[in-house]
Amino acid sequence: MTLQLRIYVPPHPLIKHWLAVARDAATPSVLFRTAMTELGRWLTYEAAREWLPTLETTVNSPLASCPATLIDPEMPIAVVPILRAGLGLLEGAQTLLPLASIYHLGLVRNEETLQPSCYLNKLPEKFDPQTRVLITDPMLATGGSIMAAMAELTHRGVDPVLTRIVCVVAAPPALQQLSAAYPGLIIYTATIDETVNDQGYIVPGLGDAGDRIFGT
Ligand SMILES: O=P(O)(O)OC[C@H]1O[C@H](OP(=O)(O)OP(=O)(O)O)[C@H](O)[C@@H]1O
Ligand SMILES: O=c1cc[nH]c(=O)[nH]1
Ligand SMILES: [Mg+2]
Repeated sequence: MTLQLRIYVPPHPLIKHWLAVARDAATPSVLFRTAMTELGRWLTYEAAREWLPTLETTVNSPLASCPATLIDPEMPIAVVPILRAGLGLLEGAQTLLPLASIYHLGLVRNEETLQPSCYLNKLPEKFDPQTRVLITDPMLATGGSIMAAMAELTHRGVDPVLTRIVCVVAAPPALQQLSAAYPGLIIYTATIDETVNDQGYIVPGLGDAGDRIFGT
């Protein structure tokens, strides 16, 4: 089977609603943060469907024993928020993945060159190769930041096939690079927008996600 990058845009009214709130320039920071939390929650819910490891067992109900499926607590799960903006999606993701380890990765783009640089790396030296990794970053624009994050992760033993990216707005330059480098990867996004402008902003997008989350 040939692997291909897959991009899911779940057609869910709650995802559409919170995307609209996030896009609106009149939305204040406090509500923008709520929108990010809710998008993190619902997109992670969608991403978890065929990704969370389960085990088959038997439980005794008050009336009889019956077959049951549980989340496998032995399988490592990691969430990697790309700071700062990826923190906005973390709370919603974490409520659904309470056992996940959180590894922060701080990346910031140079405003002129648009090249990302890393100022915080809390990744372990090596991941267990079975680790399911969920990356949170609301914006995939030129692709520089997500490609840098994927390079750091795969270098440490992460399998792209077990990796999911939860974002809010994805743009073609980022998707093309991810597709060429990581054909087994799966992305969950609220929307795919067509354009990245000369300043590296997605249009229509939602502006600077980090600044809007933190009111800076
Ligand atoms: O695809 P790219 O062109 O690399 O752009 C996407 C990156 O830009 C934003 O981060 P930013 O550098 O603004 O940092 P911040 O989250 O701290 O605001 C965003 O959160 C992504 O990480
Ligand atoms: O539109 C964009 C592009 C990159 N980062 C953002 O926060 N917004
Ligand atoms: Mg920013």
